[in-house]
Amino acid sequence: MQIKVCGLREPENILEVAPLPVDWLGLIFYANSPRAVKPKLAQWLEEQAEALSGKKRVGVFVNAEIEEVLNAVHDFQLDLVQLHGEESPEYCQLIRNLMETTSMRKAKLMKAFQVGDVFDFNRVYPYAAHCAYVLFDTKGKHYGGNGEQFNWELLQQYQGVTPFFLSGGIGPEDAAEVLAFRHPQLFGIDLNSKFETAPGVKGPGLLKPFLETLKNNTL
Ligand SMILES: O=C(O)c1ccccc1NCC(=O)[C@H](O)[C@H](O)COP(=O)(O)O
Repeated sequence: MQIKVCGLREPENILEVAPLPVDWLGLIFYANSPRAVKPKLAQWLEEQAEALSGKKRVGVFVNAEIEEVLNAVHDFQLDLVQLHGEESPEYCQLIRNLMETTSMRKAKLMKAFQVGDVFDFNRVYPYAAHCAYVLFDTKGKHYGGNGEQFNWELLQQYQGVTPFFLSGGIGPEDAAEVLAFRHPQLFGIDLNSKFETAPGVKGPGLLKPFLETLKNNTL
């Protein structure tokens, strides 16, 4: 199972999280988030290439201008662009075409969906042609980072072919619940605010036992 830790912001904290069995490091490019990265982090990341090797980088955007996304992909050497607002399939298609037809750095796309008490999974399928992954998060007051779970059983209605990350309020006490969850397209989980000791700062002491339990119980 793939593990994404989202909302990393502080250099020292990134160096604490990177040695853990985490596959994806999430950086937030949304100014209204308490987890938003600062532009100067790009230079620091470049200097840490060795320490961070093997870790894929995800950039999280909310209804951003396409130019902003493309610049961040280049500057922060992103592998995946997570679109967490109301971005349309056409928006995704445009970004993908730009990446494929020019010499700019190529990143895959992931569309995030906010799931409430009910959810129409037909909304997801038009993105399949452009997005490598989808992410199911909880509908809440904020675009993301609400720290609340939705009813994961709703995902049994998802019949798409695009693999997904399970997200939204997963916390240190939820390893057993994650392990019990089954879906043919489950690709990974996304961890964020419940593993924080301060906004944008993840606690290695919270992550380690959780990741250990997952590792020891995953086939
Ligand atoms: O985390 C944020 O502050 C955030 C703000 C705006 C858009 C997206 C954001 N986070 C994106 C993520 O992928 C989070 O991990 C996801 O929303 C789950 O967060 P949480 O409920 O805190 O586990």
